Parts: sequence; C-alpha cells; structure tokens
Amino acid sequence: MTQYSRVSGSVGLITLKNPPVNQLSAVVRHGIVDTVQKALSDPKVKSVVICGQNGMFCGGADIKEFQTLANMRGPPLIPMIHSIEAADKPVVAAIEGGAFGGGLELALGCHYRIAHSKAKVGLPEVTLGLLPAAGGSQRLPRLIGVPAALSLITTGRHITAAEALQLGLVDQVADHNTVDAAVKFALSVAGQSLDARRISNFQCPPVPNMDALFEDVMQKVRTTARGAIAPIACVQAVRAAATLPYTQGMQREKELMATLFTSGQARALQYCFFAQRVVGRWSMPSGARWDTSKGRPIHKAAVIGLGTMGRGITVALAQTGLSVVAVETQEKQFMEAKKAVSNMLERGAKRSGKPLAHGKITYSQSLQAVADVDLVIEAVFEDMGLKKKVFQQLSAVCKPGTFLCTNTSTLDVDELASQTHQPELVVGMHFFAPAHIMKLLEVVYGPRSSPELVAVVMELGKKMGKVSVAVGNCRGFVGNRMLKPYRDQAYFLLEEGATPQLIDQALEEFGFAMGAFKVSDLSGLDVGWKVRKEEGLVQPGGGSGKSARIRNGVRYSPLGDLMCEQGRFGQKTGRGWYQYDKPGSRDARPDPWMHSFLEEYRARHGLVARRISNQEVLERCLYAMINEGFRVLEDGIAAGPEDIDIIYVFGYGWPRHRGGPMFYANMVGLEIVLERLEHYAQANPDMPTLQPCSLLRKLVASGSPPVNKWKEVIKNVRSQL
Ligand SMILES: CCCCCCCC/C=C\C=C\CC(=O)SCCNC(=O)CCNC(=O)[C@H](O)C(C)(C)COP(=O)(O)OP(=O)(O)OC[C@H]1O[C@@H](n2cnc3c(N)ncnc32)[C@H](O)[C@@H]1OP(=O)(O)O
Repeated sequence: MTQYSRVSGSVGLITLKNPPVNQLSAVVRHGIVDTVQKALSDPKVKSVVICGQNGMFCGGADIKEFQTLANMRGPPLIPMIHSIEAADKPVVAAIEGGAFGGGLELALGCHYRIAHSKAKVGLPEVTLGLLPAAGGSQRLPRLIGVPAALSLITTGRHITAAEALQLGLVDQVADHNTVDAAVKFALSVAGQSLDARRISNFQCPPVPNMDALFEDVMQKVRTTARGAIAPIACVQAVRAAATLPYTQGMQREKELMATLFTSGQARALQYCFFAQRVVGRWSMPSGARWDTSKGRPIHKAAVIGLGTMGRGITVALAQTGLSVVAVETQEKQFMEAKKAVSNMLERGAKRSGKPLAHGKITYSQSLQAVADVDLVIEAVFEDMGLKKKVFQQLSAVCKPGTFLCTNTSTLDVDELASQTHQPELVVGMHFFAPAHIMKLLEVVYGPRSSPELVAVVMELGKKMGKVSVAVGNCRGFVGNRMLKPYRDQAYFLLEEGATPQLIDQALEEFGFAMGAFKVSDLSGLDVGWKVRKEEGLVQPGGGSGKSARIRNGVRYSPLGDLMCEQGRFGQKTGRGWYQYDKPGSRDARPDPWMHSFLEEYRARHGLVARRISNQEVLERCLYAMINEGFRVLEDGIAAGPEDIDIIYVFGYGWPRHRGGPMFYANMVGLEIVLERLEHYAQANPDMPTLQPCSLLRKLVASGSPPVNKWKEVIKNVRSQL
C-alpha cells in the first residue's frame, strides 16, 4: 500500500498505492509511518519525496472508514503529519492529479509542495459535514492568509495548480513529470535549514479588522448554509488559527471535529457522496446495466424548440464542444432565442474562463436541418398533441439510427416513442431550469428503450457536467411524481388555516432552498393550471358544494385554479402566492390580499381555520412525498433509494445535509414515518397519498434496515406483485 525506494542516490521516494484515489486508509497510514521512519534513519537519504501512484497524489482520508469509530484503526493522521513536519530532512510532496482533504493536509505537513499544472487541490471536508481536522484548518491560514483559507475551507472548492501557486499554497508548478521535478528539487534543498518551512511555526499573516471580517464571513455562511453546521465550525476553526497559538488551535480543531464527526449531517453528506457515484452505475428492469451496455459517440446534436428550456439545453450542449443545430419555427421566438443563447454563452465563458462556444451552433427555422444529426432533444411546449407531431416529423426527417429524446417533465415517453419508426431509440431527457446551470438530468427509459441509448444519454449527461439518474417512465417520472403529494399537502394546509409564508418558512427552516409557494410563484401557477384543465380537473370559480373539493373521489384543492382565474400567475405577473414590486421581480413579500382571499374561500366551503404547527407542515408535506418515494421504489421506477435522493438533492433544492427524502426517512425512523402517516391518513380518509405504502410497512416489519439494505426488501416486494 506504500512503496519505498531510494532514487538519484540520496532521495527516499515514498509512493502511496491505494486505488482508486490513494485514500489514506489505515494500511496506507501504517505504510507512511514506516517508510518515513526508514528514510529518516537511513544516513544515505538526504531528502524525501512523497507521491501517489497512477497520477493521483491523494484523495484524502478513506471516507468509508468514517462509517463507525470502530473502523478508525491504525496510526492517526495528526501525529503522522507532525512527524513529517518535524523531520530533519526536507520532505517534498509531488502532487499529480489532486491532493484533497487529508491528502492536502499531508502535503501541508511536508516542507515543500510541487504540483503538476493539471493538478487540483482543496479541502472539501465541509462537503462531507466535517472540517479539515488533521491540522488543515490551522496550517492553511498560516500559509496563505485568513481570507483565502476561509474561502477554501468553508466552500470545499478545488482550485487549480496555477491558483494554488498564486496563493502560495504550492511552491512550484511542473508541466511534465512532477515526481522527477520533485526529486530534482529535493536534491537541491538537501541539507538546508527547515526552520522557515514548518508551517505550524508560522504566525497567521495579520488581517486588518479581523473581528469584522469573521463576523461578516459568519453571517454569509449562516445564510448560505441553510442549517448545515460544518461551514460554521470551519469558520470557528479558522478563527482559532488566527487568534490562538498553534497547539491551542489544534485543540479547538479537535473539539469542533468531535461534534461534527458523529453528527447526522456528516452521515447524510457522506451518504450523498457515495449515492452520487451509485447512480452512475445504472440498471434497467430488463437487466441491462451500465457496465454491459456500450454507447456510441455523439458528434452532432439538435434541439427542437427554443423556449426557456431549449435555450438552456442548446447552451449546455454547445459548452461540451458538440456541434448543435438549434431549431425554432416561430420567427419572433427564433430571433429572441439567438440573442439570448449568445448572451448565455458569453456569460458562461466569462464565469468559467473557457473560450466561447458560439461557432458550434447553427440556427434553423426548419426541421429538415436535423436530417444528419446523431441525437435530437425535443423541447417544444408541454403539449402531448404538439410533441407527438414533432416526433412523427423527426422520425421521417432524421437519418436511421438517430436517437430521439424528449425534455418533457411529465408526459408519457412511451406514447411519444410510439409515434416513431424506431421506438427503441426514444428516451426522456428531463432537464431542470435553467438547463445550462442545474445539475440534475432525469434519463427516462421506457420498456422498449435500448440500453445503448441509455448509455449514450448517461454519458452525454456526464459530459454536460450533469448528475444523471436513469429512471422508468410514469407520470412525472421520479421527481415530479413525488412533488405532487408534497404540493397537494401544502394546498390542503392552506385550506385548513395556514398561510403561504407559514408553510414556506417551515420548509425553508428545514433547509429547502425555497418553500413550496415561492417555487410555485417562480415556475408559474399557469403551467399546472393548463395541465389540470387538460385533465378535466378545473371547474370555473372552483366549483361549489361538497364536490368542489373532491375530484375522482379524492381530495382536491381548487385554490391554485382560483388564483389563476384572478391572473395571479406568480413572479411573471407580479402577483401569486406572494406579491412582487413588478412583474419579473424576485423579491417575494406577503400579500394582505391572500388573507381575505383565504378567509372568503374557507367561509364558502365551511372550513374553520385552525393553528397549524411547523411540525405538521413538515410531517404532512415531507411524509406524503416520502410515501410516494416508497411507491416509486415498489413500482421499479427508481432502482434504489439513492436515485431518489440524488434527484431531490440536485433537482429540487432538498438540503444535502439531510441526505435526500429516503435517507431522511431512515434518519427519522421508518416506524415513526409509518405511525405519522397512519395518523394523518386516518384523519383524512380522502387523501390516499397519506395511506402508507406496502413497501414502507414491509421495511418496518423487517426491522427498518438502513437505506443501503433496502434493495433486498424491495426485490421481495416486487416479486410478490
Ligand atoms: C471523535 C472523532 C474524532 C475523529 C478524528 C478523525 C480525524 C480525521 C482526520 C483527518 C480527516 C480528514 C478528512 C478527509 O480527508 S475527508 C476526505 C476528503 N476528500 C474528499 O472529499 C475527496 C473525495 N473524492 C473526490 O472528490 C473525488 O473522488 C476525486 C478525488 C476528485 C476523484 O474524482 P473522480 O476521478 O471523478 O473519481 P470518483 O469521484 O468517481 O471516485 C473514484 C472512486 O474513488 C472513491 N473515493 C474517492 N475519494 C475517496 C475517499 N476519500 N475515500 C474513499 N473512497 C474514495 C469513490 O467513491 C469512487 O469509488 P466507487 O467508484 O467505488 O464509488
């Protein structure tokens, strides 16, 4: 796990060997302790280089070891790094690929750091609910100053070698063989004094107005953390570095880490880390899988329909370097879209520092222009009739073998596939607005979809920087299907006595980026209204009598329809569940009009407003959503709970430090979720979404196993269906 050799006569070379990322598992730490000792005690060795095999320095501590304290065997990192720093021979870190977390902390214990020009470094512990607790929170501010260290440690962002050099985090950048460069460097510094190279001896560079700086940063972090505790602990640890001697700072780092290490948030965030990787290993009910299905390269793609979604998709495709044909048949929209896309590309290039991707896009007003493309993404208006027509035309125009994808967010992908000559070459690519920014991509396969196409689209998603999740076809797929019962409960709670701001506040305090009503105002109330009208659910004036709040035998709230009848479509009209300064403004303010609107509505329907607690808001909205998640699993629409959780974390603003809805259910306790659902279902027999699903009951009956053990129970439930 750690290889040692003597090179160039007098340099001890220690190579970390622990695939996939040379993580610092116990056996590696043992190896480092032993080989450092060997090098330091060998009189022929004058200096030491530490590197990692396979072009990767070190991905940090082994996150798998964090699952239980019992796993944390072997030499601890802190004394190991101290003994390197205290060495009387120069130790040089040769950083190829990356040095992250404990890997960078190891490098900070070395006397010199040389990085390859393509390497990245960072302290991403905060994203795992932790802080850099092997001295990183104390050494980094001493080396690069408090403001820069705060920025790196509280965000966990990875920086390039060039940025690291500029900050003084590395001493040299190598363009070619980093290990050779490090060995050469190690030879040149052999025998030199190391007094000025031990970072723990440094004073933090002074900062003017330090109290004000920390107050300001703490306030910013509290606002963006949405209840996450690790970013706050990171600020506290850096403050300790800035104000205390090193030994006391290390003590503070340890205390803060002790609180974080066993927290539910750390468990949730580490679960998310692995879940994100699990969803890449997709499978289909047919047995097709990521490792047995091969895609083929896409050179040229097309987007049909240049509304908001089509424009974002065009930008996302162009930014991957693909040639894109962007088609819009309506003259006005065509002209507007061309301008909007080029603005979006310019902004993207400015943000990323990468060259403009303008030249890769050709615009057309005719569908004939897509005859030679490899893959088409349809993004026309959400209307089944229109989409069917487009798919019929595409099937006639495109060369045989062209992959046809739809960006529908709810419609039946199989029905669209059936309009084409090759239904096996049709899948859904459900992007989230704005499509060039949002990370989630739901890849929706039908029973006939070819695994090759799923492989192609999953790969394309990866190239676009998306987190792609393969799911089965049903109304709303995974994300929107689970959102419906959540939203319905929010409406029912309004009827029963809540206000939009009460509900949103409860959800935002839970950690959602936005509450249900703010999201509704943002996306536009008219969108759902149109769908409900098509489904025959809308009655003018909301209907009257007992049946007004029942459709197809189940509870229905016409509140959203009534709002639309008043022209209150949300932000775009300056009025929705909230009021806004002007149409298009984003600053939501409570609207006194809502109060009389709701009072009048309740009086008309004989409803008596009652006090609704935050707990009831959370239980009814979230447990209804989670219950639907169990149905999604039972139906085989999602392969596992990780798929659902990643969809919610990356697409729906679910707080990552709560791990996603299914992980959260597990944290709360499945028996508690079941009991509360039973309670609410009994009180509301006309709300079938609150009736606990049989998979939830089975899991509770099986002793509520942890999320990663659910698959077995799911398999049994599915086989009994
Ligand atoms: C009372 C309590 C006291 C407790 C005391 C504790 C004291 C602790 C002291 C120090 C603690 C240090 C904390 C850390 O170091 S935490 C780890 C910090 N490092 C990271 O967050 C990096 C995580 N990894 C990544 O970001 C990427 O994997 C990257 C290294 C950039 C490589 O990316 P890429 O090439 O895209 O590869 P993948 O992400 O797909 O990963 C490949 C496989 O490697 C697995 N992996 C990655 N990193 C780790 C890791 N650190 N530990 C374990 N496994 C890791 C990953 O899961 C992939 O595996 P698989 O394909 O099987 O899923």
